[in-house]
Amino acid sequence: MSNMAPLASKRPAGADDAALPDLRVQALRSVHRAASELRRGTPVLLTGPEGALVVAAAEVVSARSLLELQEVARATPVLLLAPVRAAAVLQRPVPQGLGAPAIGTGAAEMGAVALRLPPALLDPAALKSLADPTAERLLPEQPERAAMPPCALPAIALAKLARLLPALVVAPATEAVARRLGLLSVAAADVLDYPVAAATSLTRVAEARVPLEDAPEARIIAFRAADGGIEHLAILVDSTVPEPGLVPLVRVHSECFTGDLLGSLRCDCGPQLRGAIKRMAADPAGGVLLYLAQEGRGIGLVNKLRAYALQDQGLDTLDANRALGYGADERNFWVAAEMLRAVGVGRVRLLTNNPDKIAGLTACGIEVEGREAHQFDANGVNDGYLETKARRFGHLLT
Ligand SMILES: Nc1nc2c(ncn2[C@@H]2O[C@H](COP(=O)(O)OP(=O)(O)OP(=O)(O)O)[C@@H](O)[C@H]2O)c(=O)[nH]1
Ligand SMILES: [Zn+2]
Repeated sequence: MSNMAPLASKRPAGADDAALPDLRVQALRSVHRAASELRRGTPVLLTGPEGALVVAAAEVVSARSLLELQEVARATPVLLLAPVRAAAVLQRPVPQGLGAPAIGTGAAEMGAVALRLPPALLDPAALKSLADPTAERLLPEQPERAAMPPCALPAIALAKLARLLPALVVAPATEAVARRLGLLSVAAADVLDYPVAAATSLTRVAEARVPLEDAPEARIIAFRAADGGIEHLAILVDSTVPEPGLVPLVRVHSECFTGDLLGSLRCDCGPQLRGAIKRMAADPAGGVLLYLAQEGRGIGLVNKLRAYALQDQGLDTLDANRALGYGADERNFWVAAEMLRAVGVGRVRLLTNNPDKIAGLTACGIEVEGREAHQFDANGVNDGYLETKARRFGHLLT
């Protein structure tokens, strides 16, 4: 499984689709299709060197799809969960290293645990309850651990790409039966390569002048990946960016429907978004705001709402993500780096308090010449959220 392959075959964003090797486009499409199938509750087949695994998402699988999955299965299905969710279901302490204060993403947050699924638990309502910490605990039987099947990590990764809870009913599968039933098949390696492969396939698809209240010269450029996923946007706050010899201000902003559009007080995204535009418009070097379709630090809006429900029960923003089975931060900064390169920006002054963004962009080949703090006062509701970002994500305070 090569995470490095997309780097070796990296190409500048902006080239046309025809320039992409067909195999890479096919891989992206098959992952995107598989994620859509999972969202519909349909089983899909994951293939890897250790064998094939039929998988269905626990939060949406129907009784009919479970029967289909069992027809393809060569053994009794098991439930795959992320370690923190598995610990909660098993009512055991969180595995070492996963509950401790820790920064950002990382290997400690990877992993999967398999649980036995006796007949009473192989049922849509019980599976939803096993998958979702915000759902009522409706378990006719206490689950126990089972042996790990092949392709467990790619299965969890595929559920995350589908923005579903990383909880899957899985079983080793017979490929011929899966083909006969018309189940979609996807290579495990393509799932693991997907985030970088999608980012490096970005193409500029539309561009327009959009005068903003705080930035009358702004232009918006839309980028689309070859998988057909949601577009990411680059907002050039000043039409002269990049001005030769000057290093522009750059803000990497992840979509926040609640904060950006509705003015939610739970976070600081709205003030950060508008504040960044204002600040860039006043800067002699201008600025680029990247608006990434990576809602909820990459877990999606639905899971962010679930995380908010858990925060109302006392968890902080980081532990709420983990309770759902996600990492603290699931974003991919390749997208940002590719868009910056496409608009001719290789060196930036980054508007952020988050050290992971600096490290992430640098690792993707962008020179971060300086960091400028981008902090707004707490509003009486988001105080705990801001405090957690400083204490547990290592956010810089000045
Ligand atoms: N999962 C989750 N995401 C959240 C929560 N609150 C806000 N977000 C998301 O966090 C993202 C905003 O993060 P950023 O503005 O990039 O902030 P940051 O990583 O703290 O870094 P800087 O603002 O650059 O210092 C958006 O996608 C929000 O939807 C939360 O409680 N849980
Ligand atoms: Zn927000």
